[in-house]
Amino acid sequence: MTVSVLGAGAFGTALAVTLAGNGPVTLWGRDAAKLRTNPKLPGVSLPPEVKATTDLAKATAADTLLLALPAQALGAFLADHAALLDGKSLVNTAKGIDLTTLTGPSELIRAACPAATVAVLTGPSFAADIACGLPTALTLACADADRGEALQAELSTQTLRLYRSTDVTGAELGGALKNVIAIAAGAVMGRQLGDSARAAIITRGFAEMTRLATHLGARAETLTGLSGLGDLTLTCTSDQSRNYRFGFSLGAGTEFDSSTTVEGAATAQAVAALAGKLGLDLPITAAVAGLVTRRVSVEKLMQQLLNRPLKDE
Ligand SMILES: NC(=O)C1=CN([C@@H]2O[C@H](COP(=O)(O)OP(=O)(O)OC[C@H]3O[C@@H](n4cnc5c(N)ncnc54)[C@H](O)[C@@H]3O)[C@@H](O)[C@H]2O)C=CC1
Ligand SMILES: O=C(CO)COP(=O)(O)O
Repeated sequence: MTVSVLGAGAFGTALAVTLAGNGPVTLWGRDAAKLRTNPKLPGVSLPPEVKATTDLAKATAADTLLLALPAQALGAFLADHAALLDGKSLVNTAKGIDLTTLTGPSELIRAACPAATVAVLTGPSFAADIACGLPTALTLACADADRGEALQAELSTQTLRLYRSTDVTGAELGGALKNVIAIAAGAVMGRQLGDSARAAIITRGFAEMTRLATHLGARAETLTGLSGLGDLTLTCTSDQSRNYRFGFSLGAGTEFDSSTTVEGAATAQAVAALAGKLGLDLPITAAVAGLVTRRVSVEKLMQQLLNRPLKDE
């Protein structure tokens, strides 16, 4: 089996570097000048087993294609290149909900590439950690258990340990929704509201993640695994996280580089809209959607959250 990574940002590059330990791997990016080094991965260079290319036809000749593009770019990419992608094993790594369709990446893939095998690779992992060979454990979810087992073997490396699941919905929602909660956690810390408030946001945020995901057919236990609670914990507590840092800047009132990929910003708006359609109460997500669109201040949001009717846990 042959593997290509499509998308040469921080995460795609890191995945190619670790997969090179298993044998040849192709890394596709649209910009030749940015293919061999990534400023977000200082000191990391591509090993000789990684063939870097801007030729998508060449890259998509592989059997397994890892999609490492931002979630909001995925729909157009799939539509533009469906003929090259359909029929392959497509392993999504983007963590977000599409703002146009209010669906996750696996649904976008199924719609554009009906003959593809859909899988998701997700969980707690910073690109720099993977690229530097630090130990990492992720979830590989595929509804086809046999194909999932084959992908697990193909994509595990000496330092990247993959656990298997058949719950694609649960795994991908965990990854998408934790980014929204990480913005809230960052805002709380940026506004100096304290570690206790952050713990409350993480816990009640997890309740929201579980409420939406199970409503959409996910298994609750998937949310307690690496792809849900594992990634939520990492992202809400590390200033390596871009979502956390973005939230921190909103809380502190400081500048933030708008070219940074912050998946939780669009995803908060998508999930708030989806929750409205489904009649679900997701107050932290609604607060983050208000915050990222600058409609409401952190103080006002905290007041709103604290003044909600008292309820059972
Ligand atoms: N960086 C990290 O630590 C991790 C990132 N992820 C996920 O991976 C996804 C990608 O994130 P990063 O690589 O970190 O972002 P990044 O900002 O480092 O790179 C994004 C890459 O996508 C490319 N791109 C954007 N639109 C494109 C299009 N239409 N066609 C082709 N290429 C396009 C950009 O040129 C850039 O190379 C996100 O969904 C993120 O949540 C998941 C786990 C860890
Ligand atoms: O998904 C990640 C860690 O698992 C990366 O998080 P950020 O996109 O917030 O940096």
